[in-house]
Amino acid sequence: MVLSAAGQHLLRVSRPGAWGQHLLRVSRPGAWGHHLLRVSRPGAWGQHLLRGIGSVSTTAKGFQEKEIREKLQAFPGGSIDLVKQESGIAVLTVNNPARMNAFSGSMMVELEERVSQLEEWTEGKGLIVQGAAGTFCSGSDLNVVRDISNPQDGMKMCMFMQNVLTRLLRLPLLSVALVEGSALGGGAELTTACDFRLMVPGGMIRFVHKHMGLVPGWGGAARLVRIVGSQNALKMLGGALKVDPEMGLQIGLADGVLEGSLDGSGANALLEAEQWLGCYTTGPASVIRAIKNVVVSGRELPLEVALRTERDVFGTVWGGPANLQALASKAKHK
Ligand SMILES: CCC(=O)SCCNC(=O)CCNC(=O)[C@H](O)C(C)(C)COP(=O)(O)OP(=O)(O)OC[C@H]1O[C@@H](n2cnc3c(N)ncnc32)[C@H](O)[C@@H]1OP(=O)(O)O
Repeated sequence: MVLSAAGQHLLRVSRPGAWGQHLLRVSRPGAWGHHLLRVSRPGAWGQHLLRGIGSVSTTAKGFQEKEIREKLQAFPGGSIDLVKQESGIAVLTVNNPARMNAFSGSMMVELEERVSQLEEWTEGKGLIVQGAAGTFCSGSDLNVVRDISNPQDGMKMCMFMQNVLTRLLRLPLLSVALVEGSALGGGAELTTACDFRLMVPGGMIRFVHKHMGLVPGWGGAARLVRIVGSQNALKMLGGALKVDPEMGLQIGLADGVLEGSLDGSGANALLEAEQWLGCYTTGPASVIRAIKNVVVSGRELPLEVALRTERDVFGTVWGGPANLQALASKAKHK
């Protein structure tokens, strides 16, 4: 795969240790300008991003990814279930209730497979990520964590999950994390890999990493800063704060609070989340997916590249069936 200059730049900074060097490099006067100039083929990176990134790390692909997968498969348990619905909204369920939906190694691999399936789902418009049996996800399975506590294995798992969650967030689907019960550690990180978070009363998002002698490694800190700002992120990580629905709304982590289960089955919360999401996914898939794509490029790419990508995406809907139908119906927007 040939990457544009911007793509190569992003991949380069994703190598452990390279970011520090990058910071030093861009801190020289004019270096950032050079970077912008190096982004000489903006369309290529934008297209690459919109096609769905295979990997955010140079070394998480190829035989090394195979090695990581094999390692993770050695820790079985639970499942990641995917239901694609006629409505264009899919439901992804983290399913390991005996361990409060903690991620076993095989579940990490399954998550990658489900994300691949969603990348191929061209009719899709929305995605709800939930936990089974009334709770969201308690992060990594601590039994796995203990068994791979050496730095090499930890780094491999971290790269694998960073890659998967980055691809999850970049899907051309409007995604919602439905937080019922607790989202702890990696579970909290998973909520930030969705576009929106809906919380049920009694629900909690908590980055407990500090209490585990860790920091987030699945990309959760980088995404959290973009969602709530660095001040709030510092408080959440530094204090391992319990973010309940009220605080979630206050700091912009939660996008809504649902009524929740009537019978403890989680069915009502899911219905409510589908209704909430339906407000944003009503319409043709081509348009909804284009909306997500322009927002992803605006969020992730340098302005010049994002503008070029926006033009490319615009070209996919201009004069398209939905556009022509709207023109023919002389739609008024009162
Ligand atoms: C990426 C970095 C990470 O994610 S590090 C992992 C961060 N997560 C944690 O440390 C969660 C630790 N667990 C807890 O704090 C509690 O179990 C929570 C989730 C609050 C639930 O408490 P409570 O309702 O009292 O249930 P419980 O403790 O009896 O748990 C039920 C069974 O589930 C298990 N469980 C829970 N979390 C995990 C986990 N992350 N990994 C493995 N097992 C987990 C508990 O051990 C318990 O199992 P058992 O019934 O004792 O066999």
